[in-house]
Amino acid sequence: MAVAVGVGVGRAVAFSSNPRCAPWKEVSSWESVVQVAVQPSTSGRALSWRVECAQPRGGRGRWEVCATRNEAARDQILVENDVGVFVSSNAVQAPDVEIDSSGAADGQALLSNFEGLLKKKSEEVVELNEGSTIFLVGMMASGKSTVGRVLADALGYSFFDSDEVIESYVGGLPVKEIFRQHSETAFRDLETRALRELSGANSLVVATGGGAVVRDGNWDYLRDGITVWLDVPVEDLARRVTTVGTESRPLLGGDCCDFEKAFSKLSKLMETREQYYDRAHCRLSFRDLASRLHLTGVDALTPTAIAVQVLEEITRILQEGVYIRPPVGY
Ligand SMILES: Nc1ncnc2c1ncn2[C@@H]1O[C@H](COP(=O)(O)OP(=O)(O)O)[C@@H](O)[C@H]1O
Ligand SMILES: O=C(O)C1=C[C@@H](OP(=O)(O)O)[C@@H](O)[C@H](O)C1
Repeated sequence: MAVAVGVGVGRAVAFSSNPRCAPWKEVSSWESVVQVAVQPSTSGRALSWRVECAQPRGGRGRWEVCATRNEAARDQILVENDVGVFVSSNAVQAPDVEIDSSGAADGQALLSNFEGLLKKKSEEVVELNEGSTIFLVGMMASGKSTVGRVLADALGYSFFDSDEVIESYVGGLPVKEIFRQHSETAFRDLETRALRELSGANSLVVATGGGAVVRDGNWDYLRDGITVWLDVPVEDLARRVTTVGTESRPLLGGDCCDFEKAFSKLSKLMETREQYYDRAHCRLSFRDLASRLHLTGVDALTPTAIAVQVLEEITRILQEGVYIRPPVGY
C-alpha cells in the first residue's frame, strides 16, 4: 500500500491512497505524522528513493515530502524549492527521480532537522513543565535507559537509572548479585528507597526498573512526577535481550539466551504487569507509532524519534491537565 502526504502552507493534510484504509485525519502540524528520516538509497542527481517519512524544513507551514510505505509501491516524489509534492500514489515501478542533491535529498541534513525537532520540543516541555521529574516505566529492555539519556540531554535534566542508584547503595554490587546474594525482596526494598530519594529532586529523567511499578507504595513516589510507559511488543523485547544476553537480568535467568525462552518468560511477566504499567500518565505504544510512521518494525524507531514522541506526549499531558504538579512540601 502506498501512502502519500500532501503539503500545504499553514497546515498539513495526510491521507491514505488505499481505499480500504480510513482516510488519515487532518493534522495540525506535520510533526504529528513525521518522525523518521528520508533515506535516499543512492546518491547524486538520479535517486531511487526509499522514502519512509519526511521532515519539517525551513519556515513555518512549509513542510517537506512525504511517505510511501514499501519498496514495491513507491510514489513518485518531486522536490521543488525544498518543498515536496506528492505526484501519484500507485506507481508500481519505482521511478528514478531527478532531484537537486543540494536540496531536500540530503539524508544527513534531514537527520539533523530531526535533531532540531528534539531541541524544539524539549524547549517547549522545559517551559511548560516547571521541573517535574519524568519517570520512564516499562518492561526490561524497552529502552528506558537509552531513551532516558537522550531525553535528559535534550531537556538539560539529570539522568538516573534506578538500577545504578540501587547498586550504589551496596557498594556497586551488580543487580544480579543483589538478587543472588541477598534476595529479590532485598532488591525491591532498595528500589523503593531509590524511588523515594529520586522523587525528592526536580528536573530528572529516571529510567525505572521493569518491576518498579508492581509495588503499590512505589506509586506514591512515581506520582510525584510524570510517568510515561514505553510499551514495546514482547517479541521485540525478546529479540533485544537475546542479542545482548540475559546475564544482567536475573528474572530471565542468567543462562537464558534463547529467543523462545526469553519470549515465554517476558510474556508471562507482561501479562501480570500490564495493569501496573497502565497506571502511567501515558502509554507510548511502539507498535502503533511504527505503524503510523509506516516503518517495517519497532526497531526502526530511533531513540531520538522515541524521545520526540515522549516529549509530545508530555506536552499533551501538561496542557490537558492529566498531570498536576503536587504542591511544594506535599
Ligand atoms: N529504539 C531502539 N531500537 C533498537 N534497540 C534499542 C532501542 N532502544 C534500546 N535498544 C536496545 O535494547 C537494549 C535495552 O535497552 P535499555 O535502554 O537498556 O532498556 P531498559 O533500560 O528499558 O532495560 C539495549 O541493548 C539497547 O541498545
Ligand atoms: O523487570 C524487572 O523486574 C527488572 C528489571 C531490571 O531493570 P531494567 O528494566 O532496566 O532491565 C532490574 O531492575 C531487575 O533486573 C528487575
